[in-house]
Amino acid sequence: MAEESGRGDHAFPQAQREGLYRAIHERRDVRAQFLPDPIPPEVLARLLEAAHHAPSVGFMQPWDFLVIDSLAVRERVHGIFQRENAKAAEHYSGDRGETYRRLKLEGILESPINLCITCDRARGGEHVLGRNSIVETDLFSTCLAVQNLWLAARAEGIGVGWVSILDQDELAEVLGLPEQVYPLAYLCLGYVSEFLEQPELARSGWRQRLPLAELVHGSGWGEPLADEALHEALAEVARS
Ligand SMILES: Cc1cc2c(cc1C)N(C[C@H](O)[C@H](O)[C@H](O)COP(=O)(O)O)c1[nH]c(=O)[nH]c(=O)c1N2
Repeated sequence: MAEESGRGDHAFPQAQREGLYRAIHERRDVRAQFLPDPIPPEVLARLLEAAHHAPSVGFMQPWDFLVIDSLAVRERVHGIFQRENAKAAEHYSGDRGETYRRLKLEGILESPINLCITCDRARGGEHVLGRNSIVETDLFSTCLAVQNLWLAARAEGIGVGWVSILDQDELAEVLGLPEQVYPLAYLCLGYVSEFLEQPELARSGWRQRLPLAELVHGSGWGEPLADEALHEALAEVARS
């Protein structure tokens, strides 16, 4: 008879747990702090391996990774960013507009490597297990690959910045993507002079982190938590 396993039997040792939470809390979106130092191939390989171990619907693994070191390609992508960012800036006026224009929102040319993580929407055939009802689950899966890479990069001391102020069709054309392949994430990667303690957008006064306790509901939207102890625990983690 199998032995009954107790709670915590499969937990990582304390130091490893702390390492994981540290990566989660100290991961930052990096735009302004990139150093030009190259990322050693074995380190980049580890990051890609981490991304490739993300969960995916029906084990579809819809991702591909374009490692973009070509300056010519990066300059074209930077041009797309500049055009799209000028359009985005039109949405803000007055002080907000000035703050927006001051924000550094990409590190396409300063970072040594750009990485595009794509989602092949046709991988695995027409019927992928688990994707029958929610067709976007391939995109969700690819986002998880991005997050795995982002956290692993933080642990390696490498900054990652996600640039989404891009026209996806133009980007797909620059990168020569097949019709069914969607350029899900355009990332800038590199060693950094520092990791900011807070998100850049919080630091610049653009937007602050919302209180977690206000985002946790009971069994229905807006219902209070039935579990008073969880309520207390949320207040406690917010204080720590
Ligand atoms: C899908 C997606 C897309 C973007 C981003 C993130 C994500 C998840 N973020 C980064 C975003 O601003 C940042 O994550 C938040 O401000 C929180 O900061 P930290 O990531 O905790 O440093 C981002 N940042 C930026 O400067 N330019 C951009 O185009 C984008 N685009």
